[in-house]
Amino acid sequence: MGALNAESISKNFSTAEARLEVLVDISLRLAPGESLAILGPSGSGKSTLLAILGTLDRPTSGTMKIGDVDPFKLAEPLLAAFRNKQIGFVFQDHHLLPQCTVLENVLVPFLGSGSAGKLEIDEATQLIERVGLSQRLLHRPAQLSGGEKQRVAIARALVRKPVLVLADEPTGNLDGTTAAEVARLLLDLQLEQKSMLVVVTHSRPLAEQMQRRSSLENGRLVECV
Ligand SMILES: Nc1ncnc2c1ncn2[C@@H]1O[C@H](COP(=O)(O)OP(=O)(O)OP(=O)(O)O)[C@@H](O)[C@H]1O
Repeated sequence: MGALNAESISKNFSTAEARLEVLVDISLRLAPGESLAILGPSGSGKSTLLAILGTLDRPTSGTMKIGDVDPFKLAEPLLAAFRNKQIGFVFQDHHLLPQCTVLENVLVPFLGSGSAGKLEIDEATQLIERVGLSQRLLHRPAQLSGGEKQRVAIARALVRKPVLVLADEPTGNLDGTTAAEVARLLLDLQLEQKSMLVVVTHSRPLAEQMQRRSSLENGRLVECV
């Protein structure tokens, strides 16, 4: 199981008018089993940082390793395969496929590496049971509540036991009680799988549930004490 090691990550966006320095010299280390909340005002670069950690965007400068792998040195097809296996994403909006059942949605990460066989279906089914939706295997997203949809999204993110789980406001659309339950589930599963979890959020209660908290301020990541 690998750690996350990001060194001196900077990200600039150049527009016609200006060069925007969104992330400045950010270094971040996470060990397997660790969880980190990233707080910060709107526009401070939280989603930009999450996109880089998720290998969906590249830093302007700096290096990153996930385990022994420098993902930015991989050619695009290998990078896509690496991301699909090793990184799980949970978004504020569940991003489930509306025409697919709960089981089919949770099987999606396996499809990039060929078809899902009995082993994969068994794993997905077990995880769906673990998130409390064993009676809902063949239901479609429209038949589920907001909290249930997020549970499916969490099962989909974790089904291949990724080393890194990235969540952008995963409870942002949920009421307080449901948000706390979904956050607990995400943390419990992350600990069981000993993956690393980075959660971007404006929610103090959610951030308090993580082991560590940092804040993005003027492009720099400041550890909260
Ligand atoms: N592709 C892009 N081109 C130019 N500027 C961008 C681009 N993507 C993001 N930005 C700018 O970078 C800054 C940080 O954006 P980002 O979405 O990372 O902030 P955030 O902290 O996630 O905000 P929020 O909490 O509102 O979601 C913003 O000023 C945004 O306008």
